[in-house]
Amino acid sequence: MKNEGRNEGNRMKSETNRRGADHPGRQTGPSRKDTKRGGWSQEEKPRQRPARPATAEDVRAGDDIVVTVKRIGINGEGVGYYKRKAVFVDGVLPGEVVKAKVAKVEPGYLQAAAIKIEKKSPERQEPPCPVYASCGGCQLQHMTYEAQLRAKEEIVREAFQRYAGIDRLPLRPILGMDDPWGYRNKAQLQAGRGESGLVAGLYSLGTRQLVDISGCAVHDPRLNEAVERTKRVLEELDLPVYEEKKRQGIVKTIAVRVSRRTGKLQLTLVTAGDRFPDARRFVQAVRRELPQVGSISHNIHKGGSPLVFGDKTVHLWGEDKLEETLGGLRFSLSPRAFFQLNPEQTVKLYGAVQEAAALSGGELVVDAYCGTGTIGLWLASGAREVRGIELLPEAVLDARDNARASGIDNARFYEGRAEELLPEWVRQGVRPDVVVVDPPRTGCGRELLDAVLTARPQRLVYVSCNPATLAKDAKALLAGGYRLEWAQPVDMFPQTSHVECCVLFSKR
Ligand SMILES: C[S@@+](CC[C@H](N)C(=O)[O-])C[C@H]1O[C@@H](n2cnc3c(N)ncnc32)[C@H](O)[C@@H]1O
Repeated sequence: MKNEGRNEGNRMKSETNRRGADHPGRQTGPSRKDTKRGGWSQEEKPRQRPARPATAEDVRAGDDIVVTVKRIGINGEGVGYYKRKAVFVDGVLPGEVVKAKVAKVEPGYLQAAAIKIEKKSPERQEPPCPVYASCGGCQLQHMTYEAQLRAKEEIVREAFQRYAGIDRLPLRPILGMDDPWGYRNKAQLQAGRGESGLVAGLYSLGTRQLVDISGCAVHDPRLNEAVERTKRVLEELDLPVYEEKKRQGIVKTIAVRVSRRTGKLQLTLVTAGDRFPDARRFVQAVRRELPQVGSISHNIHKGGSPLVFGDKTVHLWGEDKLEETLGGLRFSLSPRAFFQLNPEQTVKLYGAVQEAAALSGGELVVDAYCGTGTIGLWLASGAREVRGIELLPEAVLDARDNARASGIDNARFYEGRAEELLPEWVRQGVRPDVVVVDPPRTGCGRELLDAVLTARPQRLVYVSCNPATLAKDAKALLAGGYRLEWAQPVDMFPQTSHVECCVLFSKR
């Protein structure tokens, strides 16, 4: 899961709110009666509707339909068909027969809320998390883990079929976790006021309702403890949370990252403006409450952008970076810099990248969207030269430090937009042998794909957290003379509908 800049209120950037029906019986759309509060007048009284619409075209919002769920969609919703029209229903599983109320009628699909599950899947389980239904961070806790893994393979297959026209994707079995809980090394929680005091949590999808997730089961437990203690400090100092409606207050987000190597914590308090009157007392109190804290920063996020961090970070106390290791390499991480959230699975993902790159020692490798240089450095010992491209200035500095710390001298990191810098290099005659791309959820820019097609590297290794944009980009690469050799899904985010993939394209 990517895009560290995303608003963690919608933790994995689910495109739509389809969580409304996690509880069968909860209705997402207004019924016909609701839309006409005063009742129907004689003239406008609607025709008596049949109990079940006879064709898909007859369906209206408020109708009840029965759907057999075929698969899990990209946002974790169940997908079935009513008279051949796709129906999306939240909180239901493949194989289930569901009575659902239609909430939305669109030309290509229906959205419906489950009322009753008439036939239950044996893969249904009680979601372990008490706030699963309202939080929005996870989408698949109601499925057994084995079923989640199968569903994710299916999501990838479906995306390639739909967006790239590939019916027989060479898909490898997904790499899952032995223990799919407590894996996240970073918590980014919005601060708000609840009835019982300060709340740190996520916005329930599609709403401005903050759900406290202090005991989140996918967080490393040390993060939950750190967030609780930070909340205590904020209460003690009476630091007001930022209220968007009134444009008042200070604290927007609590962000904590934990190093698996040292156990140290990197705490960043995101505030709405430059003003942070109690910064010194905050530092003192945090150090008292959280002996494991290694670094404390203050990030300033003005305006209403959905990104978690603003452009300016002020280092308040301790080390300015968090030290981490991955597969024997050392990494220093600035508060805003992207670092994979699930280190155990990252090692498997990078293993797949390494296999795909198939380096023999003489290659020039471009690592586009390189973050703190992790993939490029992972590959550097097998290559002649690595060139990384990254947008975020401090991540580029981190990448350079990381190369130094790991004794790697054949990797250079450049600040810029991959879709501008790679085409420029290609115009200058640079011809990489292997290009690795690991873009945000939006996928690669067209200019970058065109530059790849001009430079024609032997292999393109595409790492992606969004099968839809991956498949769309794959279509352009296939049309441009590349062959898709294999796709390796990796479950970086158990309990959510997100799936990471490493795909190897080779020059035809
Ligand atoms: C998904 S992360 C991948 C980072 C790295 N490969 C890793 O595994 O940790 C995507 C990275 O692309 C960067 N980024 C976003 N848009 C970019 C662009 N247009 N050009 C270059 N880098 C970009 C982000 O800052 C982020 O560090």
